[in-house]
Amino acid sequence: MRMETKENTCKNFINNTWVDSASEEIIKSINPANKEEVVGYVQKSTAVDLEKAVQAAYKAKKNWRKLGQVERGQLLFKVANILEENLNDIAETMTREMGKSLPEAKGETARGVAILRYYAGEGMRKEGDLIPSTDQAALMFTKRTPLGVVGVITPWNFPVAIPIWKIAPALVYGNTVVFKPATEAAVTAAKVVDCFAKAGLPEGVLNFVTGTGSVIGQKLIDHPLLNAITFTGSETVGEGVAKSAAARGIKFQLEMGGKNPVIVTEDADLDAAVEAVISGAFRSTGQKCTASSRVIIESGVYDAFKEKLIQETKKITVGPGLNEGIWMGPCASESQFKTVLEYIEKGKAEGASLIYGGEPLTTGEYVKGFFVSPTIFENVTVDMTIAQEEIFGPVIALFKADNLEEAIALANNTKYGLSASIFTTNIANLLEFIDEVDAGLVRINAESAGVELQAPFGGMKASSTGSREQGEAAKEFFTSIKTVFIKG
Ligand SMILES: NC(=O)C1=CN([C@@H]2O[C@H](COP(=O)(O)OP(=O)(O)OC[C@H]3O[C@@H](n4cnc5c(N)ncnc54)[C@H](OP(=O)(O)O)[C@@H]3O)[C@@H](O)[C@H]2O)C=CC1
Ligand SMILES: O=C(O)CCC(=O)C(=O)O
Repeated sequence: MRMETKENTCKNFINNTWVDSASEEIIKSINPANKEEVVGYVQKSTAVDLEKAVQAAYKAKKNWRKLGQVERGQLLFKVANILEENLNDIAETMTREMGKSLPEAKGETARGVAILRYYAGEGMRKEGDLIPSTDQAALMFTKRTPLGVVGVITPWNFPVAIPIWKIAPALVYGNTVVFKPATEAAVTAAKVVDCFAKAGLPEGVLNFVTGTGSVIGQKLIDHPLLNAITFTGSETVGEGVAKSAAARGIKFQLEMGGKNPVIVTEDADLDAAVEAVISGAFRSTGQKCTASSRVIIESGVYDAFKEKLIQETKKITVGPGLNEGIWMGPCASESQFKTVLEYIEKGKAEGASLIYGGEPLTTGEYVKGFFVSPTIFENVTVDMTIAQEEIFGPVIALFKADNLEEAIALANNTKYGLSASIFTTNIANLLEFIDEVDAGLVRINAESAGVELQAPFGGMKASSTGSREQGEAAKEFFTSIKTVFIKG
């Protein structure tokens, strides 16, 4: 593939050409399961590179809009087919670059294919509505129109699905894109961009620039030719995106953290609840904004649930995600590994009881990687750091509640409101939960993570700002409405 050079450096993609950065600096992308293995090199691009990418997107926007939604959809079908043909290679690169197990990486890439097909299908759907006018001689309708140049900034935890669920709707609704991936997962992201490149998009429609968040990310957000920005990542960076976008009056969409609760009531199916908590908390090594991180259990079943949870957690196989039979890979990077260990230490220091795991795995097959065991705390109080801050690691806190009201109050006791789940067989309980919980994703007898692509995705409170992503909701963000009135 053209992005490979003798040094395995991924290039920028500007105006349909893979190009070198103006800088000669590169960043190593290493395998978090084996820090001695270099997966690829990522260019530390400069303001000059970014400028070329934005100018290319700006120049392309009129013709891309004029091409029409149907044609744009057809191009996305081609991208989907190319991604599907390259699924194994891309999934393997993802596992090597950010650590998630190969089956999960394959699942995510297949999800990318499905998202592309969903938005390709949008190409054939309506672009507006006919509205009755009070004037018998007039025709009044709405017409969706693209925003123009959209900036896409993505994190490393879903290096295929998140870029695609932002880029595909942006393109089908007629916008051109400048995409800045997370440096940690830029080699995988470049392979996704290559699928778009091979599908034959017109010049300048999708541009890809690697580099640091503080230079390329910030300059992209601040660029005067940008019409909108969609971002997923940390709250700190998200706040900066919001300020800059609001100051210039451009549209912005932020998906940030979560501290997602799971409530287990006395009448719940405990086996199903344990399975969902393990999957929701520990898959992808807990590195999902929808990961379960607080489990609130009614007192009557607390001990039984805890015992089952520990028993099942013991069965988790930790190791390099490419190895057969591995269920949980390493943390995605050394800094993420250190952060998780710091949170575990804080939990202990603030008085929570560590009842399972809590250690870095540093011997034998783990010696070269950033592995940590799945970790469970109990006796956690709401004022503790591990009860309030997003850890983004395989760590859960157990809480006891006397009744559903107390459980929901505990669930709502954070600044976040992304996903929340309940395990119950009682209809009154689940109806109460749906109404009272502060969360954008409300899950009944299902894990907190693993959303469906055709439904709106996003949270309340500090988790999200702007309109929802995915499904039909994406249209709200990526288009603007013209109300047309024609008098005969
Ligand atoms: N909601 C979610 O899905 C995610 C949440 N997080 C949370 O954030 C924490 C830190 O993760 P991290 O990867 O550092 O997240 P960041 O928010 O730093 O990174 C997300 C994206 O923003 C870019 N970026 C960084 N700084 C700026 C800036 N000043 N202006 C514009 N873009 C910028 C990054 O680039 P670069 O990679 O080059 O730094 C990356 O592409 C995690 O521990 C987790 O709690 C992280 C990832 C996803
Ligand atoms: O739960 C999911 O599948 C999506 C999670 C997500 O979007 C994220 O962690 O950023």
